[in-house]
Amino acid sequence: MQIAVLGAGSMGHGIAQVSAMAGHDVVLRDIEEEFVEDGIEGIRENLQGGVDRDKLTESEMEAALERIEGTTDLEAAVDNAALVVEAVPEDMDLKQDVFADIEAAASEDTVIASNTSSLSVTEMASVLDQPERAVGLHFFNPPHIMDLVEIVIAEQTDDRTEKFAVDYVRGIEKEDVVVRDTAGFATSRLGLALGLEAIRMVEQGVASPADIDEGMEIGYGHPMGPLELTDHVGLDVRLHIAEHLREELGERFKPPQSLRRKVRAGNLGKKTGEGYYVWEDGERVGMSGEWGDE
Ligand SMILES: NC(=O)c1ccc[n+]([C@@H]2O[C@H](COP(=O)([O-])OP(=O)(O)OC[C@H]3O[C@@H](n4cnc5c(N)ncnc54)[C@H](O)[C@@H]3O)[C@@H](O)[C@H]2O)c1
Repeated sequence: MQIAVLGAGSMGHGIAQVSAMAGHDVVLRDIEEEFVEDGIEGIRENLQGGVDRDKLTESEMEAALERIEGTTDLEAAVDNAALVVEAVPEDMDLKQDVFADIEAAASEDTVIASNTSSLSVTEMASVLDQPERAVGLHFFNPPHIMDLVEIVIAEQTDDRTEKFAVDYVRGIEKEDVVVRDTAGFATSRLGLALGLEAIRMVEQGVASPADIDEGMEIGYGHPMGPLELTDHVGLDVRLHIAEHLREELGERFKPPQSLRRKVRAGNLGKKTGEGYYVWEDGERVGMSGEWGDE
C-alpha cells in the first residue's frame, strides 16, 4: 500500500520508518528540503541502530530505505496514497488547513489520519467534504520503539475507516486500542492525572521525586515514574495539555503551581537540563531544588 506522511519531524519520520519496515511504500513530505533530508537521515540512523543490535539485517535496512521517498510537493506525496498521516505541529488551524489540502489533492477513498496527541479529530475532520474518512492514529514517541497506537474515532469516522485503521496498525505490528475522540483520549488523560498528582505530592513534601518514581516503578511495574516521564515529555508540553484538559474535563486537571513556575523559569525538563530532576548530557544527575542528590 502507498502511504504519505506529512511532517518529517520527531514523529513523522518514525511513522514513515515503521510503515516502510512493514513493506509499505512511503512518501515523506515536509515544507523544506532540509527537513525532509533530516527526517530520512533520522530513519537511516534508527535502522542502523537496529542493525548494530542485530534486530534487522543490512539488506532489510536497505530495502526499507528504498521504499521511502522524500518530497516537499504535497500533491506528489498524496496523489496515489491509500493512507495519509499528518504529523505536523500541534495547532488546530494548521491541521485543518493540512486536512483540507490533503482532501483537495488525494483520491476519494484515501483515509486521512492525524497523529495529534491532544486535539479533537472531530474538529479537524469538520473541514472535510468527506469527514467519514478521518481518524486519529496516535503513535507514541519514538514510533519505532513504542508498540502502542491509539486509534481515535471521531464523531464522523465510519466503519470502513475504523477497520482500515485497525488493519493498518496490526499490519505494522503495533498494538491498537480504539478510543472515542474525547479530550486526552485514554492514554494522555490517565498519564497526565498520574503526573499532576505526583507533582502535587512533591509540592506537599510527601516524598522526593526519586522516591515517588521508584515507588511506581518497583511497586506498580511502571517502566518509568511519573516525574521522570514529565521531564522526558517536557514540562511545557505537560502544562499545555493540563490546561486543555482542565478546560474540557474540569478542575481535577488544574496545573500545580510548581509546574507553572518551572515553565516560566524555562526549566522544561531533560531538554533544558532541569525539570523535577537535573540532567547533564542526557543523564539524570540529581533532583531539582532542595531535594538535591538522590
Ligand atoms: N513528540 C511527541 O512526543 C509526540 C507524541 C505523540 C504525538 N505527537 C504529535 O505529533 C505531531 C507532530 O509532532 P512532532 O513532535 O513530530 O513535531 P516536530 O516539530 O518534531 O515536527 C513537525 C514537522 O512538521 C513540519 N511541517 C510544518 N508544517 C507542515 C506542513 N504543512 N506540511 C508538512 N510538514 C509540515 C515541520 O517542518 C516539522 O518538521 C503533533 O501533532 C504532536 O502532538 C507528538
